[in-house]
Amino acid sequence: MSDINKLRDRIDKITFDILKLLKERNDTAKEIGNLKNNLGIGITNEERENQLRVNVLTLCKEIRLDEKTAMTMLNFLLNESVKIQSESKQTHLSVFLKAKKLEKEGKKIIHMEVGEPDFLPPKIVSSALSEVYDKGYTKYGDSKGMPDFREALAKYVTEKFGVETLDQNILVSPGARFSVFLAISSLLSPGNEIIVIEPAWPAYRDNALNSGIKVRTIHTTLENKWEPRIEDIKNVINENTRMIVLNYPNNPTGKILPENLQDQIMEVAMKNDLYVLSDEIYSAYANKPWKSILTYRYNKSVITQSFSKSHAMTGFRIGYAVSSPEIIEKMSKLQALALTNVSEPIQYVAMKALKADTTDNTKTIRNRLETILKKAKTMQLDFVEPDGAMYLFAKIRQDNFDSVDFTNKLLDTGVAIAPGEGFGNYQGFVRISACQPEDTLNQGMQIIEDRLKSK
Ligand SMILES: O=C(O)C(=O)C[C@]1(C(=O)O)C=C[C@@H](O)C=C1
Repeated sequence: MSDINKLRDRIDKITFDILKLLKERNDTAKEIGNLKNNLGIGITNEERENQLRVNVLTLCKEIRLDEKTAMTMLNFLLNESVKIQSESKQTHLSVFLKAKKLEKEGKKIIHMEVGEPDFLPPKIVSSALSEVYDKGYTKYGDSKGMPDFREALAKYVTEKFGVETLDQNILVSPGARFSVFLAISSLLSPGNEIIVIEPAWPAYRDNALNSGIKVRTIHTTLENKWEPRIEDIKNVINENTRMIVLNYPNNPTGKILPENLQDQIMEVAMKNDLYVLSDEIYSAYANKPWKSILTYRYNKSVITQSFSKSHAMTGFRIGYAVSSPEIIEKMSKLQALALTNVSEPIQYVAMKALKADTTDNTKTIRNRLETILKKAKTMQLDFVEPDGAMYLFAKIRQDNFDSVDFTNKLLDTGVAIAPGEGFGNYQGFVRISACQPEDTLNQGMQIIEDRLKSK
C-alpha cells in the first residue's frame, strides 16, 4: 500500500474513533441529564464547565494542541450535552400548549403562564385590517420592511426614546422573537460565545444552541435582587465572546437595573467590542425610571421591540429591531432567506396601531401586577417586587420544592403558571403572569395558595 493510502486509512480510523467517542460522550450526558432531572438540578453547570476548560488547557500544553481549536471543540461538545439534557425541559410555552390541549378537551383554565394580555388591540387595528385589500397591501415587499412603516417606526423610536433614529436603522420582523433569532444567527458564528444573564427568557439560550454558539451563563439571585455582578461578567469574557444579552424590564423577574450598573455593563461590553442584544419589549411596562440601551448610541447594539405586549397584538406576530445600518443589512439578508418579507397587511395594520394611545394598557397591567403582589405577600412566597413587565417571579418557601411537578399538578386543578426551570437553574421558583382581569387573577392566586398548603 502506498504511503498516502496508509495515512488515509489511519485518518479514517481516527475520524471513526472520534465519532464513537462522541456517541459515548452524548450517551453519558443523557444519563447525567436524567439524574439531574430526578434530583431537580439545573442543566448548565458553569463550575464544572470552567473546571473542564482549565483541564483542557493543561492538556493542550501537554500534547501541544492549539488552544483555540481545543476551546472551539469543547464548546461544541458542551453544547451537544446541553441540547441533549434540555430535550425534556419544561417552559412557560410547554405549559401553555398543555393548557390549550386541556381547554380543547373542555377544561376551564386560568392562564397565568404566558405574557399574553387578554385585552384587545387598539380599535384602529380593526379598521386598518378592513383597508388592506382595497389599498393593495397584497404583494411581495422589501425584506427590511415597508418603507413607510420603517419611516414611521424611526420617527416613533426617535420620539419615544429620545435618540435620533432613521429608517435605515430599522428592520421589521415577525415578532421580536424573530429579530432575536436574526441577531444571534447572523452576527455570531459556531464556536463563538454569548453571555446570558439568568433567569432569562429561554429563547436567547435556545437560539444560541441552535446556531452552535456557546452560552456563558451569569447566574443572578433573589438575595442579590437579580443584579448581575460586574466581576462575573468580566470573568467569562474571552477571545470567543461576541455578544451579551440584556432584557430589562426583565422577563421573568420584572427587574430594571440600577442605572450605574447598566452603565458599567455597557462599558465592559464596549471595551470588549461585544454586540449588545437588548430585548426591550417590556419597556411600555416600566414602573420605575428605565433607560433604553439606544441612549448609549453604541453601534454594536441591537434593540428588539414588539407590538405583542405594548399593543396586545401577540397573534399578529409583528416587531422590529433598531441597530446600525450594517447590522440591519446583515439581519435582513437572513430574513430575506427565511421568509422573503414580513406580511404587508400586518405591517400596514401595525403602522396604523403606532398612532394609538396605549397608556391604558400600561395602567391595566400595573394594577393587575399589584393585585397579584398583594395576594403573594400573604402566601408562602419570597420575591423582590418587580420594577416592571407583567410577571411575578417567586420562590416557594418549601424544602425541595419541584416547580415542574407543582405546575403540572396545578394545571390539573385549572391554573397554568410557568415553572422556574424554564428560565435557568431556578427549580424552586415559579413565574406568575398578570395578564388576566383582577377577579380571575385573585381566583388563580387562591387556587395556588390552596395547592401549596395541601402539599
Ligand atoms: O457535569 C455535568 O453536569 C454534565 O452534564 C456534563 C457537562 C459536559 O458535557 O461536560 C455538560 C453540561 C454541563 O454544563 C457541564 C458539563
